[in-house]
Amino acid sequence: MTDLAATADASDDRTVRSLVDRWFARRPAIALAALLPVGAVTPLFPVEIGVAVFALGTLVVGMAHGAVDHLVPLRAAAGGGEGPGVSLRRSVAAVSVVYAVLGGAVVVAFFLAPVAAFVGFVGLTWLHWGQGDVATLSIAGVDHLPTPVERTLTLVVRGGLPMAVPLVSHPEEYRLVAEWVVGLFVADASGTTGAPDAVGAEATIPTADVAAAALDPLFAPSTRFAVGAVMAGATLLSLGLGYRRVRAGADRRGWLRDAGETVVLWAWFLLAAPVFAIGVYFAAWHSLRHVGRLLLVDPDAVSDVTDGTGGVRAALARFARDAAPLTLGGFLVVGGVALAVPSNVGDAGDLLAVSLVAIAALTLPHVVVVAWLDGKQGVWRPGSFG
Ligand SMILES: CC1=C(/C=C/C(C)=C/C=C/C(C)=C/C=O)C(C)(C)CCC1
Ligand SMILES: [Fe+2]
Repeated sequence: MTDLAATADASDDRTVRSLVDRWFARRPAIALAALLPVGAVTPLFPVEIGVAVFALGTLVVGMAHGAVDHLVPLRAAAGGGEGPGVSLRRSVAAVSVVYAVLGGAVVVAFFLAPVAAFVGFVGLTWLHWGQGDVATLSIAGVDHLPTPVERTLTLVVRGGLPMAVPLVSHPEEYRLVAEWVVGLFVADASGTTGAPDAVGAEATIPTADVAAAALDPLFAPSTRFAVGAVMAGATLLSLGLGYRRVRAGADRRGWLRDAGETVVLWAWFLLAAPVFAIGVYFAAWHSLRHVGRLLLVDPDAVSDVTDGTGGVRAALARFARDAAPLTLGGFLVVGGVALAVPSNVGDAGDLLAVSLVAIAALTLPHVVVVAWLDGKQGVWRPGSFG
């Protein structure tokens, strides 16, 4: 390739990245900021509203964002220009094995030790959602995070916002969800659900009681205070270090964007009711960003996006077609979990709990695929992004 062609290629690449960044990350972040007043009143609503929003978000984009994982090795290997290509068959086979083994292990873990599995799932989500935002900042080409240590700190902050801040701001609802999930796996002798309908209700069921008590340390004021302090400290450190980079010549706009997003997410998770807040975030933040990232490794989608009017819509339609079969597969996993758990699945809380366990089973293998993509794209390679 001539130098001129290479330069033109690089500038095309930057244009398409910036378009995708605008539609899948920056505009949704502005929309979330605009939604803050709505978020602020959600603690006044019944939790079922949050469950409905979570279910809708999962139905519309949440499940789909991982449903093209089987094509990721194929596309990333082809687009990366490094190493040998990967055939469709190998791509699908490798990802299916990873999903079957790791997803199965997660379900078994919930049966054997529901409290530990729940805590592990929150930790995994922390890692995964933080990993997702670091990848988005890399697509945006920010250059105030040149080292893996700074990126790790960003991961801790960004993943902790949805997972840790609600524990500090709205512990009752957080605990309710934890008990719903754990309660799925502790049926009482009559076979009805052992899950408490509200914190402390149905205290006559000993097994559910024991399970609920195991969650106590997580909600102790000292734990919540420590979690809040770690999150505040990590945020200040991360943004402070970034600012130092700006003083040393890094792009100020990239840092301002990072800081702005962090502030919006802090406000969102401090104010909004946890289930509602996480439902909106999962769909409109994490999933959309990941879909945008995947469009960039699909050459057909890239030419859709650069085609101008309706380009992003066409790329999304293409994504929806690719994702449709395994989105349905994901919902079958939800159904499978509902049938497998020992308790009856009767109300909105049980529906959320079953969905979360199914999502947990799908998330562990999804994280492996995304980590592979991160490696392939050099998201953690030292040096400036972009
Ligand atoms: C809803 C909810 C919770 C957990 C949500 C989780 C853990 C969701 C994970 C989703 C994933 C991993 C999606 C894939 O990318 C908490 C924090 C327990 C309590 C508050 C309400
Ligand atoms: Fe994801």
